[in-house]
Amino acid sequence: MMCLGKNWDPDAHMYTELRPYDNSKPPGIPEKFSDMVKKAIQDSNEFIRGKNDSTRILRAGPSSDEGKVVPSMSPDICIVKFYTKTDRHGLHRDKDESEKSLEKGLPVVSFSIGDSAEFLYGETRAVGEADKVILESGDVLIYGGKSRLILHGVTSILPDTAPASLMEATNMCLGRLNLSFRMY
Ligand SMILES: O=C(O)CCC(=O)C(=O)O
Ligand SMILES: [Fe+2]
Repeated sequence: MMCLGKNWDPDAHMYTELRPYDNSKPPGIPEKFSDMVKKAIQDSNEFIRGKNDSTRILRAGPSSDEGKVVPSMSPDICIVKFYTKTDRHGLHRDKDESEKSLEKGLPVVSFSIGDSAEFLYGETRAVGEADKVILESGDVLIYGGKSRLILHGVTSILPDTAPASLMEATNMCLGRLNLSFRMY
């Protein structure tokens, strides 16, 4: 795991400005990445609006977000994880961001690259009751608004499912890369 923006300590469940192992500030989030996050949020709102009568969409977040289901945000944290074919990530909630960010339901925007993953999400810790989706390379998963504190996790990596074109172009290691952006 590595972080951009702020450093996340998974054991202490907190963010710090400096990384404890070298006392350095993590690299910043490249502007291109922030633009991709904002575009993904915009696209998701347009997608939802297209599927709904816009007068029935609930308000979420500050007034400038009126009519949007997913509030906009400017990410200041990116957690980068690499999964080998045997790695998992147990059911958890992303709840270490600021109270204000969580209250507003500012979304987590998560990009998947490489091998596909079986991703579970639900309201309870009962794995059998959770919903499941396969996240493929290039998928963007967004959870914000009322779903911001949803339980979620990765139960398996599907080996050798990364697109051949990606592997040829990038020469990336076999496995799955996940970049999840948030705003503290
Ligand atoms: O790898 C994923 O898709 C999930 C990552 C995640 O839940 C997290 O970084 O908090
Ligand atoms: Fe998470």
